[in-house]
Amino acid sequence: MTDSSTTTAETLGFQAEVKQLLHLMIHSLYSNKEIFLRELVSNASDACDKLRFEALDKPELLEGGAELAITVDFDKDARTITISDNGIGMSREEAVANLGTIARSGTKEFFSQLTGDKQKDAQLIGQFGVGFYSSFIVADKVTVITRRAGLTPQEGVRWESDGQGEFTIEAAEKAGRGTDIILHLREDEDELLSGWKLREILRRYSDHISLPVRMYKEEWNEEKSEQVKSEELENVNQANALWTRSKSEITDEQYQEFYKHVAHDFENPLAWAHNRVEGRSEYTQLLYIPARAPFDMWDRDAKRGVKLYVRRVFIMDDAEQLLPAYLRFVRGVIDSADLPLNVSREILQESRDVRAIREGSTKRILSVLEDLAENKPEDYTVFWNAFGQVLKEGTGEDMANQERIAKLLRFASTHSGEPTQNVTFADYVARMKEGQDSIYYVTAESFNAAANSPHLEIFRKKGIEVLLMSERVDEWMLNYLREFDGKPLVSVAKGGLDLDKLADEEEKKHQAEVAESFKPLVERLQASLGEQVKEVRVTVRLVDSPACVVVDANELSPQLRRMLQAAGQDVPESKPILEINPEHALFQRVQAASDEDFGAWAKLLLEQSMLAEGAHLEDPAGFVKRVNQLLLKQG
Ligand SMILES: Nc1ncnc2c1ncn2[C@@H]1O[C@H](COP(=O)(O)OP(=O)(O)OP(=O)(O)O)[C@@H](O)[C@H]1O
Repeated sequence: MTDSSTTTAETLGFQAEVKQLLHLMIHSLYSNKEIFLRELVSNASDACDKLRFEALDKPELLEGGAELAITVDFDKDARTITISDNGIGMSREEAVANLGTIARSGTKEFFSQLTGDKQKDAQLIGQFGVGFYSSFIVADKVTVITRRAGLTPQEGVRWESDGQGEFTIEAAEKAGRGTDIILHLREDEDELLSGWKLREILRRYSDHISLPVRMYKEEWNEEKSEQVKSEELENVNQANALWTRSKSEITDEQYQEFYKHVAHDFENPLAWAHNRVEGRSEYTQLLYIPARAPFDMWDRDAKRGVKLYVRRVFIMDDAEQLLPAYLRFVRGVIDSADLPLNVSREILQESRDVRAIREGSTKRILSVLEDLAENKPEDYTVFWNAFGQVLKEGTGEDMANQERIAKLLRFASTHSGEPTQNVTFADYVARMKEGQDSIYYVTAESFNAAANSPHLEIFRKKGIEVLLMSERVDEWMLNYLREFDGKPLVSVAKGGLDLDKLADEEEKKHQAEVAESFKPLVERLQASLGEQVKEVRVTVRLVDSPACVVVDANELSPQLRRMLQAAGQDVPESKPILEINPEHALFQRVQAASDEDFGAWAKLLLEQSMLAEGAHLEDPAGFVKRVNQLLLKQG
C-alpha cells in the first residue's frame, strides 16, 4: 500500500542555501563547466559502491544484475545528455532530501562567507563541493528518474527542476534499479552533444573510476557523412581502481583527478603517497595532502578521514579510525586485505589490523611531510599555513611520533620579528647563544601581544631568540612538548628566569646590588599589595618597562588560564608574582610618593603589568581613576 503523498506530483522549494549555491555556481563556475560530468559520474560511482556494500548483507538487492556500471549517452535531437547508473538509487524521501537540500554541517556559516566577488566565490564554492547541482551549469532543466534498490518498478521517482528555486517530484515507473540523470542542455552547449567531446571529458576526469563507464560505440557513416551511434556499448575508461594499479602506470594527472574525486576538491593536492604494504597487515594506501583546508575544518562534527575499502569493495567514507585526529586533513583511500567485509565502525575501533594500518599510515604521512619540508619548502609553507594548527595537536595526541612532529613545526620568532611562521626548532637551536641551554618562548593572545611582551626585553638586549606563539593550540601543545633535542622549552613569563650562564660577572654583581638596595621598596610594595600578589621581587627580565607579572613554573600560564575560563572550566586561583625593574625612572616617583599615593602607585604597577600581559582588569574604572589621580599630581 502506498499513501497519496508518495504517488502524486508535488512541487517543493529548494532550501535557501541550495538556491544560493545554484545561482553562484552558474555564474562563477562557468569557465569550469565540464566538471559537471566528473561530479555526476562520481555520484554514480558512489551509488554503485553503496549498493555493493548494502548487498553484502542483502544479496537480493542485486536482483536484475550484479554487474555495476555507468552509462553516458546523448541525444542530439532532444539536446540531452543522460548519465545512468544501476547503483543504490533513491526513494522519494531520499530524492527530496538529497536533491533539494544541503545536509552538511556548517552550511549556513559557509554561505555567510561568500563575498559576491566571482573569483573568490568560485574558489570557495569549489572548496564546498558542488556535486549534483553542477548539472545546472550546462542544463536549464534536469530530470532525475530513480529507483531505490529493493523497491518495485512502480516505486520509481521522477524529480525535475529548472534550477530556479523549485522542483517537482512524482511517482514514475522505472524498469531497472538505479538512477538516470537527464540534462536538458542550455542553448549554447551544443558542443557537448558529441561522442568525441564526452569521451574526451570522461577520460580526463573519470578514468580512475573503478567501474566501467560506457558509451555507445560510434561509426562513421559515409552516407550521412557523420558519426553514427551503434547499439553496442564500449568502455571509455580503464575501469580498475586507480590504487590497484602499479605506480609506474599512473600519471600525475591521474593521481590528481582521483584526488578530486575522493576529496571533492577542485584544486590539485600538494603531495600523495601510494603504497602497497605487506607483512603483519596487508593493505594499499593512496593518501593525499590537500593544498587548502576545507571550509568545515574547525567543525568538530565535520566528516573526516579516508575511504575504507576491503579487497576493492567500498565499505565506508570517513573512516576516522584509520588515522589519528591530528591528521584529519588527509584524504584518500585505504584498501585492506585483512578486514572482514562486514566490518563496522565499532569493530574498526577495536581491530588490531586497523591499529597496524593507523600506525603505518601515520608514519607514511609524516614521511611525506618531511619530504615536502625538505625538498619543496614552498609547498610545505602552503601546507603549514593550511594545516599547521592541526598538526600541532599531534604533539600531545601521538607521543610515539612527537619528535618527528616537533621537527615539522614552524614558528614565528623574534629573529625576524615577522608573523610568518617559518622557524624550525633546529633553526632556533643553531642560533642559540653560548651558554644558552633552553629554548625560550612567549605565548599571548595575538602575534602583536606576543611580539611586544615586556617579558622579551632582556632577551632582546642579550640577542637571544624567543619563539612567538599566539595560536590557541600552542598552550595545549606546550603542555605535552617539553623539550626539543634535549633542550627544555621555557616560557619567558614563568618562574625565576635562570639567565645566570648568560650574564657576565659584572652583571651578576650589579643585579645582586640592585636587589639588596631596593629591598625596602620591595617590602613596602609587598605590604601595600598584600593578598593581591604572591610575591614582589626585583626582576632580571626587564630593560625598558617598570614592572611585569609572572607565574611560577609549575602554574598554568595566564593565557591558558584565560582560555580554560572562557571554555567554562573551573581553574584554581593563582596570584601573580610582581617583578619590578627598580632602576626604571618611574620608581623615583614611587619612592618619593606620600603614603597615600604609594598605595595607588603599587596598585597601578600591578594593573599595568597585567594589562601588558593580556589580562582583563577586574576594576578597569578604578584603574583609570588611579591613573588620573597620579597624573594630576605631576603638575
Ligand atoms: N546517482 C545517484 N544515485 C544515488 N544517489 C545519488 C546519486 N546522485 C546523488 N545522489 C544522492 O544525492 C546526494 C547529494 O549529492 P551531491 O552530489 O549534491 O553531494 P555529495 O555527493 O553528497 O557531496 P559533494 O557535494 O561533496 O559532491 C548524495 O550524497 C547521494 O545521497
